[in-house]
Amino acid sequence: MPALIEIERLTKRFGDFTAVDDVSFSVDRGEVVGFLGPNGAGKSTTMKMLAGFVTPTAGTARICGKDVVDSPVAAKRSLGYLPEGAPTYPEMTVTGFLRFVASIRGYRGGEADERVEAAMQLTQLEGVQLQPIETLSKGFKRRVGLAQSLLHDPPVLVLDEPTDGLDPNQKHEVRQLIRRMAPQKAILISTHILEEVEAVCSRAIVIAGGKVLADSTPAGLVAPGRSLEQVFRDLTMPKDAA
Ligand SMILES: Nc1ncnc2c1ncn2[C@@H]1O[C@H](COP(=O)(O)OP(=O)(O)OP(=O)(O)O)[C@@H](O)[C@H]1O
Repeated sequence: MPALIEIERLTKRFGDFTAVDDVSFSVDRGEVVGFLGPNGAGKSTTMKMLAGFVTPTAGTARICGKDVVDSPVAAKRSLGYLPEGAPTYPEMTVTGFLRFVASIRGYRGGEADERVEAAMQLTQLEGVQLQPIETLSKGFKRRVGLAQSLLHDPPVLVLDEPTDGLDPNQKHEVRQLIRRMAPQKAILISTHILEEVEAVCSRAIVIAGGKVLADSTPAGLVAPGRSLEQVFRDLTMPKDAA
């Protein structure tokens, strides 16, 4: 059985600049993989290639065995993607936006209603469902983004900084939600919060300058007597700056 996410030698160049450099890894069902790296490391670009928003310069990415370039619709069917920032269509209400997403995903009538309700319940959006997205706080906008990624209950989730902008209680809720969903899904989350990796991830991949520097369990990354933060700094800081 192939892994639900398979990335092989994935590369993205913007002109002369290589943002993602020969990256390979896979994520199996039941795994929550933390994608860690300093600003500009190439995390979002890798995730955008997985989600079909950026075309790779070289290499391949497959979601549930479907190549994201050759079979984009089939790959997207199995994928929930939370992009960085706020959802588009800011003038739509929360319900209006999620109904729109449900219709794009092919749901109609009562089934669409059920999907929207379930997604709002999972992300605790019921209280703001009739509010235009542009009037929501940053944390609530983030939860609308999360709701659209979960709506079709996909086997693969790619979440770009899912807890960014959330208050501590909401961070806790979202981490619990990720942990609850983990056994059924392959989940890749990018984060700058190292405690989040220790709290929810079964594996961590450290990337800097577009290259994978480490791929291990959080415990495996932490050398005796050194915190994950120290290990992260050792791996990602230029040697003359350390
Ligand atoms: N469309 C683009 N054109 C040119 N350069 C780009 C483009 N998109 C991303 N980059 C560059 O690629 C590099 C990797 O960016 P990316 O957004 O993937 O990093 P990141 O690891 O997600 O960073 P952050 O933690 O700050 O979100 C950066 O130097 C960025 O400026």
